[in-house]
Amino acid sequence: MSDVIKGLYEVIENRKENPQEGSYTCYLFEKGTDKILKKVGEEAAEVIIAAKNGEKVDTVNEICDLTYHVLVLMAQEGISVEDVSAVLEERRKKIGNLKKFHKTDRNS
Ligand SMILES: N=c1c2ncn([C@@H]3O[C@H](COP(=O)(O)OP(=O)(O)OP(=O)(O)O)[C@@H](O)[C@H]3O)c2ncn1[C@@H]1O[C@H](COP(=O)(O)O)[C@@H](O)[C@H]1O
Repeated sequence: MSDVIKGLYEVIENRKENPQEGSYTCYLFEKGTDKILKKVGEEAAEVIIAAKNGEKVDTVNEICDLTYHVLVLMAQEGISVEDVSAVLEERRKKIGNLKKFHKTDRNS
């Protein structure tokens, strides 16, 4: 999954640097941050509705729409995939260790 996300982010960054006619990504960059934020909000709401309806295929599709729009937001804000991965990895280690600690604590 991370390779797909990295690849998509690279396409998005490329669209930012090399505007192309008919590109939806370029259209979002042209409109600016408020438009991108609005789309992130809309897509998040659509994920909630699809999941609430228990529609797995629809939910997966909405998660893809949300992921794409979050990646556009990241590119707009100068946040790389590596910036996010580093924080997630840090949390995985920290929270993993914390859980180990609590388990030992409970058992002692
Ligand atoms: N993953 C996506 C992706 N997901 C969703 N969308 C677009 O997001 C839009 C969301 O639909 P909506 O109905 O909510 O919005 P809309 O009515 O089309 O437009 P708005 O005025 O509401 O913004 C659709 O136009 C989708 O095509 C995407 N557009 C592009 N990509 C990826 O980005 C790459 C580059 O795309 P272009 O920039 O279009 O060349 C593509 O190859 C894809 O890999």
